[in-house]
Amino acid sequence: MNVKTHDLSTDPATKAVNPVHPRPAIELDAASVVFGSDAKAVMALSPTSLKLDDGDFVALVGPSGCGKSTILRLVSSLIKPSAGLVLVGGKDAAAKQLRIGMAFQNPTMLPWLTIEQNVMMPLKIVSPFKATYHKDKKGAFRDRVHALLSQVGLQDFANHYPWQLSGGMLQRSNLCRALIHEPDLLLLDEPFGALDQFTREELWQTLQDLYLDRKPTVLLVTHDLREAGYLANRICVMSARPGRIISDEPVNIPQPRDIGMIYSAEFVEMTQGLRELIAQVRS
Ligand SMILES: Nc1ncnc2c1ncn2[C@@H]1O[C@H](COP(=O)(O)OP(=O)(O)OP(=O)(O)O)[C@@H](O)[C@H]1O
Repeated sequence: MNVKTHDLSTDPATKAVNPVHPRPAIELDAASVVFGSDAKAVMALSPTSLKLDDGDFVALVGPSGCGKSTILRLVSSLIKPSAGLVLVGGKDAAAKQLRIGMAFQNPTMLPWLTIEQNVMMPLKIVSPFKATYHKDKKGAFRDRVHALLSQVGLQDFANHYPWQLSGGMLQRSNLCRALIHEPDLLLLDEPFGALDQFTREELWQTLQDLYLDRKPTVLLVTHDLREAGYLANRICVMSARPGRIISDEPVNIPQPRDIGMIYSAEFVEMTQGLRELIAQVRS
């Protein structure tokens, strides 16, 4: 990538954000995944190694079916590696060492709950919040939900139901729900894939603000190379299935980034380079 200014991924200030976890926030060491067995075995992920430090924002891009979501499932311990290691916060992913927030392409809000109640849900089920949920849900927790909803422009929709919101507003609520319990680690799987370009760009800015405010470690899976370049401080490109990481490069553009930047010659050249690399590995 040709844009050279300031590499946030190696900035000591960035690394010092959360000194609680001395080991990398995420570490895959030759982790591979095979689904099924014998004749029906599908190799979904070739041995893959990847490290994310606290506060890193890494985008995973690559051809369809190369194993991007499989990496997210490994990190969230929804699946185990067939071989190799997956450590989260220095321990086996299943140990749930870090607090995790997740958001996917189709927000799964519970239709019988208001937006406020949906966003509050992680506080009901995640430690240490769940211990005081019943005491705090009408006070401190409610204030926390309203503050976050205000930050994404949804202050007037706390008492609406999911079906009363547009796709973009639902995705904003989804981000709030992923962040309300102050996760150390945010896993995003094409969170804006179903939205129009204008709404998507608006939400990139919202996500950037939320990220810079809290500095969780973020792993974002996306097909949108501009999304990857605008948001991430590193971009990992995967080969075709069974994928592995074939390029891991910093995005040397200071944050916060202005949305107009995605039309600059430097940025277009960077995304064009990524596009060509993915086109090569697809074929
Ligand atoms: N439960 C499963 N059983 C069998 N094969 C699976 C299973 N889950 C995923 N796969 C296969 O593993 C491969 C990797 O899937 P994965 O969802 O990780 O790809 P991806 O890169 O996220 O794809 P896309 O970009 O299209 O969403 C695919 O070929 C997929 O068909």
